[in-house]
Amino acid sequence: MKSLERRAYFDHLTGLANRGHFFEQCENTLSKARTEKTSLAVLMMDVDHFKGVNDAYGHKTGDLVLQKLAEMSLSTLRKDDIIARIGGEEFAVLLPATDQDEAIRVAQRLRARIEEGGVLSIDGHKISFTVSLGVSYCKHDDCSTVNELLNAADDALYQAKAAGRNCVFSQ
Ligand SMILES: Nc1nc2c(ncn2[C@@H]2O[C@H](COP(=O)(O)OP(=O)(O)OP(=O)(O)O)[C@@H](O)[C@H]2O)c(=O)[nH]1
Repeated sequence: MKSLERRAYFDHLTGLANRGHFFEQCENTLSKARTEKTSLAVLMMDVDHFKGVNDAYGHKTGDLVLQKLAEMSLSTLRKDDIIARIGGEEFAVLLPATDQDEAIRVAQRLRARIEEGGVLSIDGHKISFTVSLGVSYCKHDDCSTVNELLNAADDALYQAKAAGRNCVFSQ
């Protein structure tokens, strides 16, 4: 793939899919879910108190946190799951053919893995980070739009933040 083409689909910092590419994948997966009568789920994941990391250690260190988070998430997810960086410190995961219980399990696994391994050692400082996650889910016959699915995951993420962070909420 040419570099211009890569930039159109992938986030330059983490190498994950970018927002546009993620939406496209969600649309395709939603159509497929309708045809094949399967369900799908979306996770929204956001770094907790990330502004504090930037303020205390600088933007470059914040970038290293995002890169480490991307690597850890990729190695925790299943091969058909699609993870994207959709905003500054916000990530989204598309889970094709996944029901609600399984989606919550995947989100809990991600949260626990990051709580356990989300540590960077920089200039003698140990920097730990955690994430909050929101889960939304729909069956082939009750999915309206991708936006609705993502908004529901966002609402659940908001609840996870309000509940104290480093946790998973489902819509
Ligand atoms: N290093 C770095 N920081 C970024 C990037 N994009 C956004 N940010 C920072 O991410 C931070 C987001 O802060 P907030 O939205 O206040 O959220 P938070 O501190 O993570 O708090 P909660 O989400 O409520 O737990 C801001 O400081 C942004 O400057 C980026 O690409 N690199």
